[in-house]
Amino acid sequence: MSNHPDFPQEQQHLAATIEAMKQVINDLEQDMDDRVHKINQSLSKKDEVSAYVHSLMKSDHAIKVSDISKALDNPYFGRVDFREDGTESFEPYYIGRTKVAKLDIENSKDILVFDWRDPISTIFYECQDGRATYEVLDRYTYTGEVSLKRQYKIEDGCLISMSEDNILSKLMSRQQESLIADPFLLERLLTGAGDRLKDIVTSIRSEQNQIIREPLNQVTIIQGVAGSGKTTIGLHRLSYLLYNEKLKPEKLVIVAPNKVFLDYISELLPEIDAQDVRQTTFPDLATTIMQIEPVIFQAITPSAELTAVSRWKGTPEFINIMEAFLDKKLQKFCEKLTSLSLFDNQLTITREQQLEKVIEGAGVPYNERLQSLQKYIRFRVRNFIEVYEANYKRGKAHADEKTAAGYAAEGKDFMEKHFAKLPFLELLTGYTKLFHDKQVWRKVKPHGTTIDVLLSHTLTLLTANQVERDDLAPLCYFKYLLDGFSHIEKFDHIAIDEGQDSNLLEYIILSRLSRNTSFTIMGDMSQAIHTDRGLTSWQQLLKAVFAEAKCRYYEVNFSYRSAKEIVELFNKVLPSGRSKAIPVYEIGRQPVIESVQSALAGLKRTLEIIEEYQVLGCKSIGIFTKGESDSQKLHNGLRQAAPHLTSLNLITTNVLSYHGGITIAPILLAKGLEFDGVIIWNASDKKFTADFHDAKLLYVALSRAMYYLYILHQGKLTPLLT
Ligand SMILES: Nc1ncnc2c1ncn2[C@@H]1O[C@H](COP(=O)(O)OP(=O)(O)OP(=O)(O)O)[C@@H](O)[C@H]1O
Repeated sequence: MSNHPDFPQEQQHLAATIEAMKQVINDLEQDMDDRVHKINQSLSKKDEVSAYVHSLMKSDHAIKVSDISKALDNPYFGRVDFREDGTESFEPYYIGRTKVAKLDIENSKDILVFDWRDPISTIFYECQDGRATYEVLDRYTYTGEVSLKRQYKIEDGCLISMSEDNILSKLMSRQQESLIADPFLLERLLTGAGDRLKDIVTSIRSEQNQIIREPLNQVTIIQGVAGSGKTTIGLHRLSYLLYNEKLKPEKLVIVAPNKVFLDYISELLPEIDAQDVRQTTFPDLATTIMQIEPVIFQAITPSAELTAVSRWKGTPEFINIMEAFLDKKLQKFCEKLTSLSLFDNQLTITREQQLEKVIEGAGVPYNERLQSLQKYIRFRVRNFIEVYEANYKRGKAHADEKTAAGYAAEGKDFMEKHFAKLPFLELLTGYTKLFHDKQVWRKVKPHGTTIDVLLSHTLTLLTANQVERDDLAPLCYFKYLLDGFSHIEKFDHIAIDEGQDSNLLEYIILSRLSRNTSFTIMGDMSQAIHTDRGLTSWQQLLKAVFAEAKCRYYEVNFSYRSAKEIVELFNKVLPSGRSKAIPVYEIGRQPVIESVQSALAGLKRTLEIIEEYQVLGCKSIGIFTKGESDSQKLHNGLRQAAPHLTSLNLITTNVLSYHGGITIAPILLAKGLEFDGVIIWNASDKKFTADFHDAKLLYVALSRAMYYLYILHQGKLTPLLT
């Protein structure tokens, strides 16, 4: 809107800000030079503390110089005019990606641009009906009036356009027919998927801002429909916490469903200063915890019984079995303990003394108890030998050189043999023994399978040196019971994406790794498509794992990803009672459902649609099949039929990175991703029955599309879409 009456004034302000920023950079560089001098001076006076402080300031300034230099092309994206209640006039606050402040700050005017994560920036995102509030340090609350909220498009230091947005918040809060009238957001939503997830700092909505700014030490759950920005919000929240809580990035971790997904979010993290946050999948984290890397067995099509086995392994009930097994083992060991007599009966270590070492302390890991007994015996034996040797050296009666050497040898020999008999347990051996011990399992009644199946299936795998994916969480817990988690540093904050797909035991492990029960959990119960793993409800998680914790639950229903026409279709697939997505923009083109006579005809049609999508300007295209083998076949077919298609990428369980372009994937692995155009390879009634699990799968597949969607079907169309 370059014809806005304030445009020239805003142009001037931008030019003045850029000049002022250059001055700030100069001042900072000058100060850095002075600091070098001061560091040398302090060192020459042996004042290391001052030298250290100057060097810290110098490094801090260097970061600021780099950040402000990067921001020169585009210093801010928004402005909000705010008058605190009880004060006279409105003050303009400019909001950008980086804070720009003069070297010496005397008042708020010395802050030229506020960082989007600063407390005051909340009024830019949340001014509802002209009123706004922000909090500083969770203690001071400022409330007042907002007279103006402006957004800018700035490129290469020039103001391109600006707009005022004040009706949107009201629209959103009423949750009514909500096609958004925010030109900046619309432009942002219509720019397409591209290769990776993008940052949204210029267009964070009010409801999203609240979630991002929730306090650190609590469990924040974000339940949201497909495309509602859960992942995006969760990652921006990490950036917010890093900035405001001054956390070390390596003390924050993102736990994501797979490596492709981690690659997909990788571009967003540096944009929001979160690139050094740890990123992992649960299996990788489990490897670190277990300190071993077992071979994971993957069943191609597991039977219902084996799926039930996997499911049971993720339940807290398994903890009772592991604890009972180790308690029993320790009890048996204690029962067998006898007094030890050594060195011609001159040293006796009584049964009671040994017992005390084994049983003292609550919650001490199993192996540590045996270690403490071992340490005690070693101490007593060595002590005896040392005293005997000292006596002999002082010429005391009965102590002679030969016996001293004999006792030393006897002590060494005794300890070697005795310690080898202590029942220490190594992780995998112990886990195998657990499955051999039928007695501890006798009361277990796993749903959908039997104990015999559970034990024999697991033991067959263990004998072949394999475990299944759902053994990882129990193995981690077993490690915790055997050796504790002292080898792992606790996290200050844990963010879990696709949280509905983690089981309770995985959450219990993660909670043991959290310093302060500080979690952000993003997920959608309607996208719980793993049959062998996952939660049945958030309440179940809160009750079983976080009953003692402070929790905050949010539900977000605006779908920012898909156009209205697509949202309306995927809303139909889920049974009533599930939250429906509310669209925020439309493009005027309906999804197409098309019958194809055969796989060959489907292949031909797919190629035509790819071409059509490319003409429409799609940068990313997703083609989804129900299972992995169909994806593989389709990939081969397309490669043979169209060797000219260079950017054709197949995602399978073993693929580690995301390449964009044209992606073929089984639905399970396409979760979390988005594409300008999507083709569903075969939505026939045979592939997708009316069953709830199939409905969720189809929901995930359809909701990957931003603008264009084709649904092909060979044979009759799935009842979910009729
Ligand atoms: N405030 C916003 N401004 C602009 N784009 C937004 C906003 N919020 C979300 N989006 C966009 O919406 C899309 C979906 O976001 P995201 O992938 O985070 O959703 P999700 O809820 O995790 O999706 P799903 O569960 O379906 O995988 C992304 O393209 C994201 O950039």
